[in-house]
Amino acid sequence: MLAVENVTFAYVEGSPVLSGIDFSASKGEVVAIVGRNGAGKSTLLRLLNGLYQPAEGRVVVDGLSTSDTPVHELAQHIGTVFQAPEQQIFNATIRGEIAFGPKQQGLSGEALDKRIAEVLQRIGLPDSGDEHPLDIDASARRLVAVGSVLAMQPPILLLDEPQRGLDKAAMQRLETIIAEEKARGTLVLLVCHDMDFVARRADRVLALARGVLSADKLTAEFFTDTALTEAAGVETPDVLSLSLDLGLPPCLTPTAFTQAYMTRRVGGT
Ligand SMILES: Nc1ncnc2c1ncn2[C@@H]1O[C@H](COP(=O)(O)OP(=O)(O)OP(=O)(O)O)[C@@H](O)[C@H]1O
Repeated sequence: MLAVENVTFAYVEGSPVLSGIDFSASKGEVVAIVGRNGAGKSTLLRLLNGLYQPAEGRVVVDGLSTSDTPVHELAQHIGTVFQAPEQQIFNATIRGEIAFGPKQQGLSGEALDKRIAEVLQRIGLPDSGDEHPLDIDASARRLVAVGSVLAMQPPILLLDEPQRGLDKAAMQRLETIIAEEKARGTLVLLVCHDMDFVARRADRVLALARGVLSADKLTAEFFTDTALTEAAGVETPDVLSLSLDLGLPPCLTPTAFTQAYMTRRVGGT
């Protein structure tokens, strides 16, 4: 569904920001892209959605090479929620914001109304369609921006720091949305600095360090290998540290931790 083949990219000729990036990803995967500030994560997202073109190598999205497919056509296959996506909002109502993409796709009438209602429900604003996006709180506004991309039902979803600054309720909504997208077969790629979020939600981790892919691992394998987390400059998720400190099997989610802890208590150890 997504193939990145030996991609190199430079903003300034001779100083590559990314080199030899090579990976593929499939339907229904949730892939986190992690690494230090300036590692090239956002640049990689822009290579995936065709805003940037590789200097070398190739990116193939849903069967289409980004080098010979216009960005607006790629957008039907790969939806992007950029950092601070509330700045992308430009409609006077939440409904208008959500409707914009599907209308461009030719949806109208009842089908459009149904699509809007479904998205409003998923972002937790079922009765707020007529409100101005600036009249709701910042977390809800962020979810409106996510909803405006979801409304186009792209088979690949790119999320750049989607969790940043969300309150607890909005964070839970976002996590539910990611789980629902995974269940419906969407490939979700997310850039994220919150390792607890990555541990809870990602199936797989791609780490960038000094412009190269320093790891491409299942989430549990990545976080239990300190050489990999140190190379990427990321923290070990709290729940994993706690489980290891207590001598439990490595746990990536609070639910897994509770189960492991209770199993040990019942076992009397
Ligand atoms: N438009 C640009 N022109 C020149 N250099 C840039 C540009 N955008 C980013 N860079 C540089 O490219 C490198 C990678 O930046 P990028 O934003 O992709 O990193 P990142 O991993 O997303 O960082 P962060 O976690 O801070 O968002 C950095 O050294 C950055 O300064």
